[in-house]
Amino acid sequence: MTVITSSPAVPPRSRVAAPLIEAEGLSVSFASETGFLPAVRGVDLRLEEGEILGLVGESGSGKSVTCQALLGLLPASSTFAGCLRVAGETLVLGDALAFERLRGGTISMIFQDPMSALDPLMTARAHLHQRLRRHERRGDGEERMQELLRRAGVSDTVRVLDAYPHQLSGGLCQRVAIALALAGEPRILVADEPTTALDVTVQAQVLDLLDDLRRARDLAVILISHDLGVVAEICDRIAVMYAGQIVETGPVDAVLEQPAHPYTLGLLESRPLLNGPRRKLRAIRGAAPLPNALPSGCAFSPRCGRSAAVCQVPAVLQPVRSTSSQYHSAGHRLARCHLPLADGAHG
Ligand SMILES: Nc1ncnc2c1ncn2[C@@H]1O[C@H](COP(=O)(O)OP(=O)(O)OP(=O)(O)O)[C@@H](O)[C@H]1O
Repeated sequence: MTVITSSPAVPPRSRVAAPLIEAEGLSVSFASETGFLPAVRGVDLRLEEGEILGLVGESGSGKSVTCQALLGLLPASSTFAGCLRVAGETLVLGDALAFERLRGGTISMIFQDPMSALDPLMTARAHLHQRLRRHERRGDGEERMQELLRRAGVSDTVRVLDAYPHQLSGGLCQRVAIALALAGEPRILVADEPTTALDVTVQAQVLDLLDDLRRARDLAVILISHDLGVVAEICDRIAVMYAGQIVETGPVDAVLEQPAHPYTLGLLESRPLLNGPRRKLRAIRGAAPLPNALPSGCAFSPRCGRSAAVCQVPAVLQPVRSTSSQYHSAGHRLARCHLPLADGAHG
């Protein structure tokens, strides 16, 4: 587990271009024997060029399904709704051809387990050759393959090009997967738990690499992670998901240092720290509701120590007012809570 430290502030960019991703009211349900079960419920997301957005929340909160919707990778058993613009193009969520055009080129993805993303019977060279052929405009020469591997932080490119996945460490496999994801010169990278399967030192190298790529190439990244330390380290903004909804979002330092939603505070209190005073871990009581048993009011209220009568009514995302001078200008903060925590709630 990584310790939360305040990340060195990325200098504010002058953002004039439209966001690379604008999603409004994304909703996804899956067919079941008892009807359609909501997995993602009215998610709004915005991602700017060169920005890293951390998507966090407990297992089953809808992080992966949200990203599958952004990539047009939802399974046939799903129904969906919402508005989505990616790199200025308005997409109809069911338009498979439009997403096919965008994937790999404008938007690309890396996954938790690099081994499963690579074919055990193909060398890194064969993987890159195949991927580059798909993006014809770039050619598939040796130099281009080596350049992609170098960009992904591989130094002995010749050896790695000729290696099969089982001949590479987990970290190198993830770097090959990143080189593949970069082959189409994407503007957006969706990284679903990209470091969970790696040991801690390699984790840090892969995170540094993502950070370098966004700085050097203005790559925008959505980083799905269970690790708030990782998110604090490299993300600019955070979106906390619970039961298919975003419950809190804003600049990462402001949200993690002064959470407004009791769920965000609960996540912070349930994580161990490596430094700082010893303290008793406080797990959030109970479990997240299943999609077929969502509470009628605020989805978190059955687990929330602050729950009151007003919480029997669904809460909407609303601006968080901070009286702390440090966060006066911390950008747009929203929380979905009738009784948000006052300033000074520290994780
Ligand atoms: N193909 C599917 N068919 C039916 N239900 C699904 C499918 N994929 C996801 N779900 C359900 O959608 C909900 C959200 O799942 P999702 O994978 O997005 O959660 P998550 O936050 O990414 O969790 P984790 O951190 O464990 O990956 C869960 O209730 C899950 O069971």
